[in-house]
Amino acid sequence: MELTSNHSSPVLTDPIPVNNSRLGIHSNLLSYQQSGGSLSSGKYMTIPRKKPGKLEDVWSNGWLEAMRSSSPPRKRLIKDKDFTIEAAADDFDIAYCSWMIKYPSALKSFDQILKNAKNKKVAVFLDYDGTLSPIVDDPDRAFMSDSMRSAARDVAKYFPTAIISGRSRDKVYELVGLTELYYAGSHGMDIMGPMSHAESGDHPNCIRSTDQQQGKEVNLFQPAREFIPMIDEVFKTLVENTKDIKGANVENHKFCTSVHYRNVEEKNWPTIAQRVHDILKDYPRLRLTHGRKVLEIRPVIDWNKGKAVEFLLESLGLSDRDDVLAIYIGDDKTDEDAFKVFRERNLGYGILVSSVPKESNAFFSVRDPSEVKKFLKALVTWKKFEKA
Ligand SMILES: O=P(O)(O)OC[C@H]1O[C@H](O[C@H]2O[C@H](CO)[C@@H](O)[C@H](O)[C@H]2O)[C@H](O)[C@@H](O)[C@@H]1O
Repeated sequence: MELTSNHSSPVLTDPIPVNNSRLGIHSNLLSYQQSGGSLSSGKYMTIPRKKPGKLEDVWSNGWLEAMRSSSPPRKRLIKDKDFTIEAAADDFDIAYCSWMIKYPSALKSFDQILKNAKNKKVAVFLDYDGTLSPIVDDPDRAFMSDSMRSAARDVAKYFPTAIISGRSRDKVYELVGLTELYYAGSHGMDIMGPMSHAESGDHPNCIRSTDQQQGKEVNLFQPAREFIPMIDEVFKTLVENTKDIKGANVENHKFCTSVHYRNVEEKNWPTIAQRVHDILKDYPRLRLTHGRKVLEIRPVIDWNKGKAVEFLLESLGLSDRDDVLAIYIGDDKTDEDAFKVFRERNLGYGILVSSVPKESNAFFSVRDPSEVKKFLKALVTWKKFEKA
């Protein structure tokens, strides 16, 4: 990719641009700032090897509880002092059905969605893992099926469509392989969007760039560029400090890094949590979020998937319009940031992918990626029919 930057320092250091205040970015990026941290601390490339903290740290800060509740099992367990049994499928189904009163099936509510989409421009935002591809043990093998790819391609033919993933943008593009879509990687901290519409393109954190694969001019928005060396350093430290924990897997997403514990024996979860906790103590400008059996370390900037959706809508010229209905489909805690923005700004519909009941800011639900595919196909069929 060829980069032609019109701004030398894309994040944190520039004055607040008056004409970009609508997006609520740039100045707001600082709002998570904590004291004591400095990007120019000169500590890059050292691997802190400190005395480990006490395990009580990760108990008291709630990390372990969050780790245990992430990606809950399909079946509920009933515990007694003498035995543990799986709840009957019927019980589970009753719980799921009553949960669906609050989060109705997007497939069953399709007519209602269409009614509100009539005469509106529809934009589609999709998460990757757990939404377009099923959750699997090895993150490198989370492939989407050909039929899902073709459904996503068809959707992108009729509606502006973007994938917003926690993975690096390059990685998610490699997995999806469709040039028809826009991509936001690293939980929205690395957006490749369209050049076209005004304000977002002039933003100081935007770099005009030529996408070699698609051969077109694009806008590259990377609000956490200055954190790249820090993330790389933390990634290396995490790899080093978790290499003796069987099953631990660390991924570098350029603007954030992930520590997977899906394949780590549960008795070692406190150890992995404590190691991550100890490293983070040295980086007050990084914070931790929880995903599905994954600890995610990211900059403290005020940027997330919700802000990424707002940015993309603005770039597409679809912001603050009554004739636009956006749809966001995702399965994870990080997708809740987008669902929340959808609710607060009345942007359209958030659809949660979940086969177990869980609290969400989404409006609707689907059970799994196969239902996501049905929903995408239904959207395309509706549009084709409407056009005919
Ligand atoms: O925002 P997403 O596209 O949903 O990415 C979130 C994380 O997804 C990946 O991890 C998850 O999926 C893996 C493959 O199914 C699974 O093994 C893991 O347990 C899940 O957490 C990805 O590897 C992470 O880096 C992303 O942050």
